[in-house]
Amino acid sequence: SAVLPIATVGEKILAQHAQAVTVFDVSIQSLADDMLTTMLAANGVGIAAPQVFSSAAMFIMASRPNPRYPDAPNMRPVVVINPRILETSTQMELAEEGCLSIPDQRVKIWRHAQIKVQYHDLNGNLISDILVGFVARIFQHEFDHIQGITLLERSN
Ligand SMILES: O=C(O)C[C@@H](Cc1ccccc1)C(=O)SCC(=O)c1ccccc1
Ligand SMILES: [Zn+2]
Repeated sequence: SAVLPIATVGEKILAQHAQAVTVFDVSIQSLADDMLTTMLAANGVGIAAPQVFSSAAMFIMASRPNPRYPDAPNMRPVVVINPRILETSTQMELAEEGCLSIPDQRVKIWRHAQIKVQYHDLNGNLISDILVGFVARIFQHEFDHIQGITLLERSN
């Protein structure tokens, strides 16, 4: 597994819509492995394929407690492929987010408190889940990356 270069703001790939994954083969598995290695090296709690210059609709979420979110759950990294947000709560929460592609910036962002999501895992199985709190926040942040949206387009 390799630490890949991370695209920073201004790179056009960050503003592009990622492409759906249709073949769940070894190349997708090795990309996921490199994304995980890269995320861990950058001390992130998530990373999306466009951030490592790949236009695949895929990201990793890996919540862990941290100074900003001390009650965040400690979770094993989850590989999310072809993500969909099926339902969103009306209730919103405001919190600070960082972005590996926008170094040294913290932006307060409104996010849905709860979301119903659907995605494929690395084996191509369809997963449905309801996410709340910090994990829901990470999913929405990474989902934005798949749509070509960063914190800079969301900050208010
Ligand atoms: O740029 C990314 O997608 C990774 C990003 C994920 C994220 C952080 C905070 C809220 C939502 C999504 C990061 O991991 S930023 C850097 C970081 O290590 C961090 C930032 C805030 C809290 C915990 C970690
Ligand atoms: Zn980001």
